[in-house]
Amino acid sequence: MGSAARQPLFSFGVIADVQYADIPDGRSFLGVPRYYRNSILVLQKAVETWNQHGNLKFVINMGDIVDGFCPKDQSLAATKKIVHEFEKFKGPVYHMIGNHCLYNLPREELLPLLKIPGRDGNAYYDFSPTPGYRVVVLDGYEISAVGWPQDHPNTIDALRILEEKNPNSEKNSPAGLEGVERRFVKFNGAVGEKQLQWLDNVLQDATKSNQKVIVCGHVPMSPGASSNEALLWNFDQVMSIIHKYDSVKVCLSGHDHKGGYFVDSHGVHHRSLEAALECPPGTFSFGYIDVYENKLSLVGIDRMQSTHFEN
Ligand SMILES: Nc1ccn([C@@H]2O[C@H](COP(=O)(O)OP(=O)(O)OC[C@H](O)CO)[C@@H](O)[C@H]2O)c(=O)n1
Repeated sequence: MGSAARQPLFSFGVIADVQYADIPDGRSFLGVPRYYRNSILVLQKAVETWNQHGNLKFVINMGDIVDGFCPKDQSLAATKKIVHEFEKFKGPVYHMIGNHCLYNLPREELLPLLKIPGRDGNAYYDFSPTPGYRVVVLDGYEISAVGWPQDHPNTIDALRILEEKNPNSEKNSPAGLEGVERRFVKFNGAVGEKQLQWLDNVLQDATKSNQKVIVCGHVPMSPGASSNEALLWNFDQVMSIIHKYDSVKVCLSGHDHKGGYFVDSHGVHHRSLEAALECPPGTFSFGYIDVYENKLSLVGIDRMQSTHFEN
């Protein structure tokens, strides 16, 4: 193979779960250290590295830019501060909504702040960075007990699902649930019916146009690449749509901070990315993905594991 053939078709930057807050270091519910102030330094290093690379078509942030512990009177300023850091990247930046975004601000404020290009107020969207590729961004909190007004039909649906599937009075707790049933906790959510139909249409169109597809969402869609507690409630419905087509090559997510990788029975690669928030000072977690004709390659920096997705 000549050196020209080894050039990627395009490359793009990735980062997940910055979860910035101007508060002292803490720990997750399970005791994993979280470095709320340091995470902005991880993002700054990422933007500097992406700009130095000089040939990244875009950057995609997997959600949760500000942590739920951010004092509520600082939510707006903290979100703007992180968005501003992302905007130092010399190219387009695509965001998606995570549960921690929704703990801080309502959707009607988040969508314009994050410049989410969904139609009709939706937080799901797709774009084509190059003719042969389509990137799909899902909103895994469309059906969610956080982020909508209490009387919104999506809140009511989410509360009904939680009531049915999770017997705990604290709905963030998976205690007593077994296996993948542990995903029915309040910090996860689901893709709604209309969004499922939209996904099906996008994949049908991509297939007709001979495009390969990268699906992104904050919440992981494969138990092989994630803790059971961090899975999308209806990952099975989403995956049965994805598996109808041969076009989806990789599913990328955040949310499950330790990271994970799995190739499913249909050959779709699932990669949940290691969180920026959990980087001790002086360490980093971000990367970029080189997209080739027949493979994608995640070049991970420091705590983000490099991964080769061969098709
Ligand atoms: N076993 C658990 C885990 C969490 N909680 C409570 O749920 C809220 C959200 O948890 P948090 O860890 O902050 O959510 P992240 O989005 O950062 O991470 C996702 C998962 O940890 C993935 O595994 C918070 O109030 C926790 O205290 C809980 O009650 N029980």
